[in-house]
Amino acid sequence: MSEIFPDPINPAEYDTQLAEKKARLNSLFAEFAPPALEVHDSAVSHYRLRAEFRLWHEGDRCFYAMFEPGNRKKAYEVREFNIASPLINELMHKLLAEIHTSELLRRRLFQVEFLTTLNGDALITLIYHKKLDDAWEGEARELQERLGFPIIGRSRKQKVVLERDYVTEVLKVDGKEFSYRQIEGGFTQPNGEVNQKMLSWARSASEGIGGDLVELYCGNGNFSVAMAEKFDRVLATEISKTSVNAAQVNIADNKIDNLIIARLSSEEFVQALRGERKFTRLEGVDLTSYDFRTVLVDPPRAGLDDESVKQTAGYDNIIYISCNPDTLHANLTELCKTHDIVRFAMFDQFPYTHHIETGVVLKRKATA
Ligand SMILES: C[S@@+](CC[C@H](N)C(=O)[O-])C[C@H]1O[C@@H](n2cnc3c(N)ncnc32)[C@H](O)[C@@H]1O
Repeated sequence: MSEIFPDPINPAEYDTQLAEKKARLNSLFAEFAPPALEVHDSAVSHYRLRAEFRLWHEGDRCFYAMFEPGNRKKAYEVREFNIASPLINELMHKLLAEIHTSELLRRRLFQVEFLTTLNGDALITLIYHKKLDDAWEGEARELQERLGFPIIGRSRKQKVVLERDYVTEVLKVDGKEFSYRQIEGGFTQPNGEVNQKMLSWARSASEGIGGDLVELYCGNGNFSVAMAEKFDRVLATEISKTSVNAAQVNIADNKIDNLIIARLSSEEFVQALRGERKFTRLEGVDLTSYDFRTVLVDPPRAGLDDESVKQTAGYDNIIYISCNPDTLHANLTELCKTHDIVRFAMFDQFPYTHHIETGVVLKRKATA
């Protein structure tokens, strides 16, 4: 018999945990003398827009499973997942009931992923240890019809897209709406409501600067799409092809005409900006014509590499979004030699975990 997965949510603890995160950031960054921390909280439940589960089989019965950290043998049964969106919870139940009625859909299914949006779109990915044939596709199409949301089947070297491989999110920021294609497997901010707060904050940090914005690690254009109207022109780069493809759709769908997004790693982009290398992926882009006054970086957990830190320090205004306070701290040790922190914010993207999303705005010191 499986044990039930303990509910990771305890709303009564939320405020205390938020205060602990706030204290941790204030203590870690005190040496940089930042201004007062702006705290952006999360909903206390149903805030996460994506979730993935192992599917555990016990005879003919199967269930969503999660594991104890470090122990892949002990599967807990997940019946409710209160950190995930209401739509994920609804689809979890419907899908499980459906696959119990179909041996073909259930057999060798080992993972299920849900991607949902604030505006009610969803995508379900079923991942198998078997080849997906026409018979599977027939039943999966009927299931898709009954669930009312697109299904993707995956297996080794196989990706069967029955309708589409993306969702379309609409984010509301400062009274405006921005549409975002989010492709299965591409990076997206997991907490949509908090993401809206981050975008609003980044827009407010851009007010009155003018000139052009350069962005590294732009994903599907999450920030650049919402910030483009605050600058004359924006040039952004990202390494993932999937995300860059989504970004091109997002530029078109939001009718933005001053934003270019190119597929380059941050290392390559730094070389291009310094004129050390030319890239066909930047053909037609005259880097010398830009008046970059602001840089926005939102790197992965590893933070900025040394060359990207040097490049970032070359701009008067820096907006740094970070999912890892420790690497942010290491990067600020360098950046604060030439810049002062003028805004300091915490976004609680990941309640009930120790993870903290931080935003910092830096301005070049008058003497630097
Ligand atoms: C934390 S995510 C931020 C994405 C985006 N700003 C957003 O809000 O959705 C970091 C992004 O950096 C990209 N990335 C990782 N390593 C990179 C590199 N070396 N050069 C450029 N982009 C990279 C990832 O693909 C991912 O999209």
